[in-house]
Amino acid sequence: MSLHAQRRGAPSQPLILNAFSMNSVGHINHGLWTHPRDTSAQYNTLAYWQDLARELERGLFDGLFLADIVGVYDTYQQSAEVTLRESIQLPINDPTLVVPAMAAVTQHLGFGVTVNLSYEQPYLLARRFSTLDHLTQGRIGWNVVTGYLDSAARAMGQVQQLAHDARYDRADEFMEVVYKLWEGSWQEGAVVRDRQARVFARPDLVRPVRHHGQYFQVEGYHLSEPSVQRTPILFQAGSSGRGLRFAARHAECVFMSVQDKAATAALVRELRQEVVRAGRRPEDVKVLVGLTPVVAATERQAQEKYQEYCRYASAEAGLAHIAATAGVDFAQFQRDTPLLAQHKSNGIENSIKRLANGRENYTLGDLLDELALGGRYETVVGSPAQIVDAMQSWVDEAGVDGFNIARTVVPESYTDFIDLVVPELQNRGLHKTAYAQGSLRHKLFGQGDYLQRPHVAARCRCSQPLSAEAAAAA
Ligand SMILES: Cc1cc2nc3c(=O)[nH]c(=O)nc-3n(C[C@H](O)[C@H](O)[C@H](O)COP(=O)(O)O)c2cc1C
Repeated sequence: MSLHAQRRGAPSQPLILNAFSMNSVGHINHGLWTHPRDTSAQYNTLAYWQDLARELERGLFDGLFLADIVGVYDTYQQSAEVTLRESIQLPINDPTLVVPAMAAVTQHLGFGVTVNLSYEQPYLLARRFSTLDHLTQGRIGWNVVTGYLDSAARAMGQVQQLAHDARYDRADEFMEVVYKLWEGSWQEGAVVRDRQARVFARPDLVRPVRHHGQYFQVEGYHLSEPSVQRTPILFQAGSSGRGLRFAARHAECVFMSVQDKAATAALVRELRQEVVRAGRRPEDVKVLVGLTPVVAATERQAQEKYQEYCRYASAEAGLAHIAATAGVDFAQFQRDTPLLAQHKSNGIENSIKRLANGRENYTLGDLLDELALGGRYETVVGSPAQIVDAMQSWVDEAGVDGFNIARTVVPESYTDFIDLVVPELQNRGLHKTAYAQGSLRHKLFGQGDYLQRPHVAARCRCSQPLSAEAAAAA
């Protein structure tokens, strides 16, 4: 029986629940920063992030998933004008830097932070994540992305990005290097902190990494001592064929963005097949989808709230965002222009196909109508029971393991979710009633703090001490 079929017939088990946000004013549902109760313009203060983290922990969220973007959305009207006016993920601050502030006021909440590795060096990024894992005591995750904006490449001194699949080839090698650093440089027991013997770390248990590959040359010790999880829990969000192969090799949680449950189910099946091909078990990877709930005590009140939110939303900003992800300037089209005939770009493969979702005559007008709330993650409007019914149907029909809950009006959309939806989820056995102990990885998978074999990272862990000669030579 497939895992999906097993899940369908299985008794309820807790879902993975992340809040989905970004270190910026606008994220997915654009325009809502103009709502009088929205506080997202305070994204550049510690209080904003600390209040959010406390609130999410009150709702027993597994984590806060922070998206990020390097580069700007300048495809629409071939300029950044709408992006700047509407604050479409610009300005944007570094997502890793707000994590320690949130960790300081919480005990259990995890943090999935997006870092685009195309403009990073593995040696330094490995240290940054180790530092975050230390400071959060094992609550850090990395959403590994390769980027899709030429504006980022130009800002980093390149003419354009690497081609789509080459970005993933470089990313594969990047991961190999960071695994060697996190898992292979400092052996278990290397840090003894023995004041009497004047030994902080045993030289025979620490070794430099030597990597000579196509994209990276690295010789050196990992700068950080081993942290709780060593390798942060790995998220990934690419969905092309090459992206799925990358996810199957590395990811522990995959974030998908497909509107339709049947299409998601097919993608989940494809991913799990790739996971098996990569020598792992299908259940080694959890799948998350984005969802935008608008909830109130009754369906009628929820509809009123939705209508009120829509008055502040910006469909044009949503379109400018999608234009950059798809690599197509939608401003050149009329409402009745069919979108499927547009050229394949070097951005996110298949994105227009995903928008069309099987509709041959899908037009720009259709897309604009779907952007009523400024964004395109499935919007569910209703009472707590209706929201949970919708979530349950994603689990049953698409075989997903959890959700990234997108924000609308901040923080009230999270507060509403926690006050109204969380109790309903708990009543149905779909949400925990207390946090488990341990690292983020242990909380999500229940198999300890470290990545386990057959994951490729676990194979980089070393167990043999260096010989005296090798230690001296190192
Ligand atoms: C649901 C979802 C979320 C994503 N979030 C980010 C993000 O925060 N930052 C980013 O640079 N790319 C993000 N991406 C882009 C992917 O990581 C990837 O670079 C892009 O989808 C191109 O790869 P693909 O053709 O394999 O899909 C996201 C993609 C999806 C589907």
